[in-house]
Amino acid sequence: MDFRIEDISPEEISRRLSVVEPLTESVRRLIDAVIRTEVDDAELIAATERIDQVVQTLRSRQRDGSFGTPYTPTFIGMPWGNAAVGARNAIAPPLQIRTESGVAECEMVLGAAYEGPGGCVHGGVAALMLDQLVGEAASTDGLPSFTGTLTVRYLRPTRLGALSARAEVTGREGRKTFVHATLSDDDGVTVEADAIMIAPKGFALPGGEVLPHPATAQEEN
Ligand SMILES: CCCCC/C=C\C/C=C\C/C=C\C/C=C\CCCC(=O)SCCNC(=O)CCNC(=O)[C@H](O)C(C)(C)COP(=O)(O)OP(=O)(O)OC[C@H]1O[C@@H](n2cnc3c(N)ncnc32)[C@H](O)[C@@H]1OP(=O)(O)O
Repeated sequence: MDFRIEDISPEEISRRLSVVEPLTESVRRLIDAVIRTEVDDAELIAATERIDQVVQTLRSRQRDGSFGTPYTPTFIGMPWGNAAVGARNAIAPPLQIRTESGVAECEMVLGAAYEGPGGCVHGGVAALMLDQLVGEAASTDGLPSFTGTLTVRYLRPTRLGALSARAEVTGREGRKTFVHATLSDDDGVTVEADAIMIAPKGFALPGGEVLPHPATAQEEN
């Protein structure tokens, strides 16, 4: 996994975001426009050429592989390629997640790019958003956790449009954190999920116990 450290200030993070977020929003508008446009074939072909030119420009200087999640030395994460919240990732639903101890919440407006059954949210997109939320809720108290098991129940179809989601820690047992999450529309919950999140070996538990680091865990086990 890519845990590179990048020594930049919060001001520099804000400056970089102020440049890339409008670009990502522009690409989101492009995705939506491509799905819903009714222009004729000649215009579609011309648009393809123009978009390919932009791609060529962006590719003139490009990193190898994915963006990864760089951290500042004070552990501010920059998961800007992340599929659910990445500031540079136009396929990410535009999630702005708020967290407090054991809780993660957000509101979102999902358009045509997130469709599964006609007019409704794709089940995989619902699971993606809830996976991110349970990860963030479980990690709020300084113990970053991976999703071990995510059980999703689709209670009724989720219409595209304005939605909200919430995840809350319901218990902790050693390295395991249990989280319950919901996705809701104006009429109530449409999808609910339960997750077992696992803190990788090598991180401190909220109580202060330090777990062996992944690099040495095998020798110690
Ligand atoms: C610069 C520092 C940066 C630090 C960052 C570190 C980590 C980053 C993590 C999170 C970042 C923070 C926020 C993230 C926000 C959103 C993320 C979205 C969530 C995701 O998108 S994340 C991707 C999908 N996720 C995976 O890619 C996991 C792949 N997998 C593994 O990496 C291992 O499989 C792992 C670690 C899960 C377990 O490995 P392990 O070796 O630690 O487990 P071990 O055998 O020791 O078991 C210990 C106890 O967990 C139980 N247990 C084990 N596995 C279980 C499972 N699957 N389900 C339920 N319970 C399970 C056992 O039954 C035992 O329980 P008991 O103690 O009671 O016996």
